[in-house]
Amino acid sequence: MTTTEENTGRTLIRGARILGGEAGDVLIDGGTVAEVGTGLAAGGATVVEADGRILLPGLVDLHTHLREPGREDSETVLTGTRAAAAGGYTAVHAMANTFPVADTAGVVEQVWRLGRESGYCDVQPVGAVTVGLEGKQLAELGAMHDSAASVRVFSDDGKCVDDAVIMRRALEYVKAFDGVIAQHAQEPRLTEGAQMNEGVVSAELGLGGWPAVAEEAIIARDVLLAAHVGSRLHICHLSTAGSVEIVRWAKSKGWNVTAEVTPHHLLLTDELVRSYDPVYKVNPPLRTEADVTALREALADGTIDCVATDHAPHPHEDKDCEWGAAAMGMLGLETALSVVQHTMVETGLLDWAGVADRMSFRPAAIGRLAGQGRPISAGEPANLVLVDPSYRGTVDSARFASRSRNTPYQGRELPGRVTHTFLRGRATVMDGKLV
Ligand SMILES: NC(=O)N[C@@H](CC(=O)O)C(=O)O
Repeated sequence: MTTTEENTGRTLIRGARILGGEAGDVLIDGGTVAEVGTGLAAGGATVVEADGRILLPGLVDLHTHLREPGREDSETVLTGTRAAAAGGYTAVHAMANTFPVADTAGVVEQVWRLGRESGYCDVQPVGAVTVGLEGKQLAELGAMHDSAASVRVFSDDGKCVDDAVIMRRALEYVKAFDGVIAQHAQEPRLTEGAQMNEGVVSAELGLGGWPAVAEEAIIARDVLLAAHVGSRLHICHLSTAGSVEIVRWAKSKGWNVTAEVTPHHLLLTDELVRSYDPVYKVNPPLRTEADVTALREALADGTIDCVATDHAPHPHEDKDCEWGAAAMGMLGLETALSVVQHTMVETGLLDWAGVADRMSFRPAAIGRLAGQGRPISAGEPANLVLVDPSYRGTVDSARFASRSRNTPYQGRELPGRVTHTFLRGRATVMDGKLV
C-alpha cells in the first residue's frame, strides 16, 4: 500500500453529519470527493452507513515525534503513521529530533520517503533550525526546503533556539520561501534541573520547578523578533495562562504569530505528579487548573490556532523508572480527538466545525500543506475521518498501533471513537480497525 497508488474505487458515505451539521452523503471517486448531497445513489459504490456519525476533514498534526531514524525501538514512521491513521489523522509533521537529527536535505528526504512508503498518512518532515539542535549554527534551511521533502516548518523542538541572533536569522531566512519557525519556548537557564511545573505541588514534593516565566520570556522575545523582521513564528505547545496573554497581545498587533496546544495540556494538571508516575513527565510540564482553563478558552476564541499532539513515544525502560531518571513525553495521536471532544466539545467551548478548524484546517494552513485541511466539497481530495461521538470506552494501550505505551490515559474513560479514516479516498481505518 503506498500513497502514490491510485485509488480507483468508489465509496458512498451515507447519512453523515458533515462537520457536525445536517446529515448528508459524500461520494468518493478515486482519490477525490465527487459529490456531496442528500439521497445520493450508490451506483455500485461501497456504502458506509454513517448513521449520523460526524464527518470531518482528515486531521493534521503539526507536532509528531516519529523517532525514525535512530529510535526505532520507540516508534517508526510505519508504526507512527498507523497510530496517526487510527487517531483520524491524514497528515503529520515529523519532528526533527531524530538520530541523526533532521538537519540536512538527506535526512528529511529519508523521512519523507518512509512516509510515502507507509501509505497510512502523509508525513511532512520538519527540519531542524540549527545543526544538531545545538543552537549554535543555522542548519541548511534552504536545502531542506528545496529537497523532495519541501520543508516549510523548522523547529529544534525538544530544545529552544535560545540565542536571539540565531532566532532572528532563522526567521529572516525562511521568509524567502514562506517558511515558519516553530519555537520550543524554554529558557534553558531558568529550567536547569527542572522536573515539573514550579508551584505549590513542586514545593511540596521537593522536585525542581519549571517556572511559567521560562516559557513566557521566550515567547515574548520571539513575538517581538518576528514582528521586527516581519516573519512567521509558530509557538509549540503553549502551556501557561501567561503565554496565552502574550500571544493574544501579539495577534492584536497584527503580527504573524500562531500557536498550538497539546491535548494533555487541555486536560491534565500538575496534581497528577503527586503519584510520582513518570507517565506524567512531559515537556513543557503539566501546569495548574487555572492554566488549563486559560488554554481551553484561548483555543475556543482562536488565540491558540490549533491542537497539536506532541506525540512523544518512549520505550518502557525510559518511562518505567524513577521520576528523576525518566524521559519526558507522552503519546498523543490515538487519543487526541477523544480528549478534544471531552475538554472542548462536551464543555460547549467548540462545536465540531470548530474541531475541524483547530485540528485540520488551521494546522494545514500553518504548515502550507497542499491537499490537506480542505473543505468537504466536490473536487477536493478525499481526506476524511468519520467519528462516533456517542462511543464510551476506556483507553487500553495494549490496543494501540504505536510501538510505545506511554499514555497518561490508560484505563481512563474517554468519549468518541474514529471508525473510518480515508487518505485520498482509500480507507486506512475501516470499522475502527486499521486496514
Ligand atoms: N515533549 C516531550 O516531553 N518530549 C519530546 C521533546 C521535548 O519537547 O522535550 C520528545 O521528543 O520526547
